[in-house]
Amino acid sequence: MHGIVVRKYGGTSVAGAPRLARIASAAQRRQLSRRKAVVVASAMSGETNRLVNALRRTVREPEPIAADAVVCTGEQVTIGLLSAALWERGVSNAALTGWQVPIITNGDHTRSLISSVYTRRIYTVLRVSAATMVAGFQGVDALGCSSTLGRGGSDTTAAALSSVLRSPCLIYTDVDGVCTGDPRLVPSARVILRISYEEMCELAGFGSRVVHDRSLTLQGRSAVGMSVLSSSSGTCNNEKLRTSVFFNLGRLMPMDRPQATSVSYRRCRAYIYLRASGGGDVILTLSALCGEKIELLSFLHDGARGVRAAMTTPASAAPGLEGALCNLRCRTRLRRSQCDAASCDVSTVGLGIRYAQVACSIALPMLRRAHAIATSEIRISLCLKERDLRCAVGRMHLTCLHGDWRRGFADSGATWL
Ligand SMILES: Nc1ncnc2c1ncn2[C@@H]1O[C@H](COP(=O)(O)OP(=O)(O)O)[C@@H](O)[C@H]1O
Ligand SMILES: N[C@@H](CC(=O)OP(=O)(O)O)C(=O)O
Repeated sequence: MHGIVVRKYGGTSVAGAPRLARIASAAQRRQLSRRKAVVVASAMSGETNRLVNALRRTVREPEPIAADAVVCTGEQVTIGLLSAALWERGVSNAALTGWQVPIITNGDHTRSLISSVYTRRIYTVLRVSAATMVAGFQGVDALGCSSTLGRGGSDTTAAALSSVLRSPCLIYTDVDGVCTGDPRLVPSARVILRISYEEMCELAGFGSRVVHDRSLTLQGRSAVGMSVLSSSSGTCNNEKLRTSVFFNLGRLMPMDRPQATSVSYRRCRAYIYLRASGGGDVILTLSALCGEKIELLSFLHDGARGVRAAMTTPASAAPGLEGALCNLRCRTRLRRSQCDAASCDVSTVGLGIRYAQVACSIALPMLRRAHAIATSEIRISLCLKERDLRCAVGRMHLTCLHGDWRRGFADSGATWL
């Protein structure tokens, strides 16, 4: 069989008949290249939310297994329509849902993990036709029930298929590629042509929606190439402008030159600070009490003075957290606590930017407004009040635009204190 390529179309790219027709026409043109396609499609933009709302109007607390039976239908409609549009243009294909492939999950409904993917049916279809449509965001559990992979899960389907078929993965979306910042918030954002896998993971984990973070974990296992490109320019056969994710870009970088690549942000975060004279079990207790994923920003054990910890969590967990803090105050020696539910975080990602000098230069103009600053090997994050988000993204983006953190800092002017 000729080479296979996995093409994933997101919700905005398949929203409405004209967009589906554009994708089908592009598939018709590509038939000449004789490369077979596995097309993964999401539900049309807004459709999954509509299904979730319909469910909530019907029952107060839907059983996850039943919820999945409802929310997985959006993708089925898209692949059916896309399949019809391709047939109309003479492109032979078959449309498969998650259970038909099958994509086997661990059955943790509404947020399932993929355990295995059977490829035989995909190969059978591709032997006799040009494309296989696969419904994104879904698989099947051991009982044969549909189970979904969590919001944004179509990227995960595409990455899993790319990984098992050992074929490149193209993520088509509504922007020209991964940019130096979210184009919706930063009009001057530019497309990054080459990004390292590690930077992409960090961006996805810290708010950039353009590629879902779980899909990157899967892609990392097989190290098969991934690109992000626009579904509208792509369908005009102009696929030159795109972001390619490289697995060894670090080796191509000049030694010892920190490089700011992109800025990402997460809204609706809660910032928590606490001081206690007890031990580190305060955080574990807190985490267990509120049942939400807590990200630890810093944890200091200050000898006899006890512990000081700063954390963030989704704002939806804030009410539960405040209750948990009250509870802790009674049970442990909690001296001080603060919970700001109107917070956000803004991160600059780039190879080599963790060192203190660079970190300070990027974060300094915003220091006084920040709750906390946290760094990883390739990221500097500021936790701020939600109202400061736009300004912080703009400031940090200047650094990314120039690539070089020194120049970005000089241009930003440290006047925001
Ligand atoms: N660094 C970034 N580069 C490009 N897009 C970004 C970035 N950060 C956030 N985004 C946002 O991600 C959106 C694409 O993600 P999403 O809406 O989930 O797409 P899809 O519907 O194709 O899955 C873009 O419209 C853009 O607003
Ligand atoms: N339809 C699902 C899955 C998905 O991945 O959508 P998108 O590709 O548009 O982010 C959702 O809304 O979560």
